[in-house]
This record gives sequence, C-alpha cells and structure tokens, in this order.
Amino acid sequence: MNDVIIEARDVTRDFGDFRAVDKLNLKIRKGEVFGFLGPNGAGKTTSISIMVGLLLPTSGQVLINGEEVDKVKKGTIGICPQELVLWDFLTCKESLMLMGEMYDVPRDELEKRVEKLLKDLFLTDKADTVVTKLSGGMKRRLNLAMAVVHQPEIVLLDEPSEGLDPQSRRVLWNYIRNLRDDEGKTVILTTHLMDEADRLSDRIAIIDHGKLLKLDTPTNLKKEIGEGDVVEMKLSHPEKNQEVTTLLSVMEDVHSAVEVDGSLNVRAMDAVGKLPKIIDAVEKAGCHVLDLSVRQNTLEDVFIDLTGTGLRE
Ligand SMILES: Nc1ncnc2c1ncn2[C@@H]1O[C@H](COP(=O)(O)OP(=O)(O)OP(=O)(O)O)[C@@H](O)[C@H]1O
Repeated sequence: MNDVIIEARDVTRDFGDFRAVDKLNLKIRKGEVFGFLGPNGAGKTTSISIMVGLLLPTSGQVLINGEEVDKVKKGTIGICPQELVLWDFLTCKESLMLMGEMYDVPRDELEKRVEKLLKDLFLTDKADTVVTKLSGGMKRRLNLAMAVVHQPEIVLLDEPSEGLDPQSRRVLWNYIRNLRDDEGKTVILTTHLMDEADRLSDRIAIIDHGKLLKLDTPTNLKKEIGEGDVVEMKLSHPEKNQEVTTLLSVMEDVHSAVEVDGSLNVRAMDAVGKLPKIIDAVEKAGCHVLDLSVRQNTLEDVFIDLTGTGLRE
C-alpha cells in the first residue's frame, strides 16, 4: 500500500508566460484513491495530464513505477477525460469490445470483462443501445467503462461527476471504491467538489494557482484547522462584513473569521456556546444577523484557511 506508483519531481508547466503548474512535488501510492482538489483553472487537469504522459512538462520529471513516464508500457494507464470520447453510432457493448480489441485483450476474456463492466456500471439493459440514445449519465458511465476495459493499473478520472445526477454519482462513487478495494487499482481523480474529494479519496492534494498547497488524508486536513464548528452568518449590512470580521477575529477561542461570498464564516470551539457573544459583536457594529447556521468543519473550510477564499463553485 505504501509503494510509490507515480512520483512528480519539480513539475512545472508554462503556457506562454502563464505558469499553470508550479514546481509540483508529490508521490502517489499504489492502491490508493488520490484526489486533486481545487477550483476551476487551478491546474488540476494540466497536472494530471503531465503525470500520465499526455502532456510534457516545461521542466521537471514524472516517474511511474520508477521509470520515466514516456517509457511506460501501453495499457498501464486508463484515462477517463473530462469531455466524453465516445463513438456515437456504436452500442455500449460494441464500444467496449472495440476498446478492448485496441488493447489486445484476448476475446474470451474481453467478453467476460465487458459483461461485468456493463453490470457494475448499471448499463446491462443498454448493452445494445447506440451511444446517441443514452442519457448524459449513461454516457459518462460508458466513458468510464471504456477507460478500464483493458485492466489498467492506474485509472485517471478527470472530474468524473461533472453533470451527473445524485443517483449516477452514487453508482460512480461505489464503482471507484470497487476499483480500489476489489481490483487493487490506483485511482487518480480531479474534482472541485469537496464532498466527492472527502468521501472518495484516501489522500487529497489541494491545489490553487498551479501550486500544491497541502497533501494529506481528508481527516487530517480537517483536523489541522482545528476541531470545532463553523458559524455561517449573513448580516443586514454586508458593507460592514469587514468591520465585524475584525471584531470577531480577536474574540477569545475564535480560530478565525473570514468573509466568503458575502457571508461571514467564524470558526470556533463550542460555537453554539459562543453565539450570544458573536451576535453581540455584530450588533455593536450596528447591524443584525439575517441568517445563521452552525456546521462542522468541511474541506472547504480547509481551503479557505489555506487561501483566504472559497472554492468558488
Ligand atoms: N493549452 C493551454 N493553453 C493555454 N493555457 C492553458 C492551456 N491549458 C490550460 N491552460 C490554463 O492553465 C490553467 C489551468 O488549467 P487546468 O485545465 O489545468 O485547470 P483545472 O484545475 O483542471 O480547471 P477545471 O476545474 O476548470 O478543469 C488555466 O488558467 C487554463 O486556462
């Protein structure tokens, strides 16, 4: 489990004079689900594309199983890109068979594999349906099946939940867990959904503006910013948000107070017990609370703590 399967060393990628990935150093372990979490444009797709050899870095190096990424043998990696790549006029079964043939999967093995994939991804009753007649969620599931038909060691999923309804998302999440638990695959995924990163990943790399800000397990990431709760408030006079934030930041036992998308987020131990004092501070600034909720720390709070802004999604 602790064997390193992919290592990025000082990976940097420029597009003209724009730096999309800035000195990325990380190791992905065999058999883990590794999540890249960051807002749109953070550099997730660029990073993972370099890590699996789809894109060259401007500088730096990527090793897969200790070898330069361009020497890795065909079929080691299965890629499920953000945009669907499907053959419109083939059926689900035909698409999977063709993909398997392209990877030289032996015929009898391939037939069994295709049957299992259709079943695992709830596409059996669509086996003979052409791609153009599938729903968006079915197309996404087929796209994933096509990425893994040849049993790659590493599976790369770029924003796999994009556009999926909650039911399809659950099917997908269970399947991703199965890939790790039953098939021993290493799964790398990108997402800007905190919930998805939290529930699926063994470890998460939080990136923004091309830089790796933090890498740890979801539990450790949340622990690091402190146990406790977050009070979210909307004030009657948003122009006073900054003033109230300053007042709250210096209050005893308040870890932090920041403005996020027009609301105030206050992190504190025993936030409920602190509410009278928090509300008092708001009133002292000459406004009142319009809306208030108390919740536990999430990865978004970790992100805010690291960057001072929300995930913007
Ligand atoms: N081929 C390219 N040419 C120029 N700029 C690019 C190119 N590819 C990516 N970029 C820029 O690099 C930055 C990172 O893009 P990237 O697609 O890696 O982000 P991302 O985190 O995957 O975002 P999203 O969640 O929107 O997919 C963006 O500012 C993007 O505009």
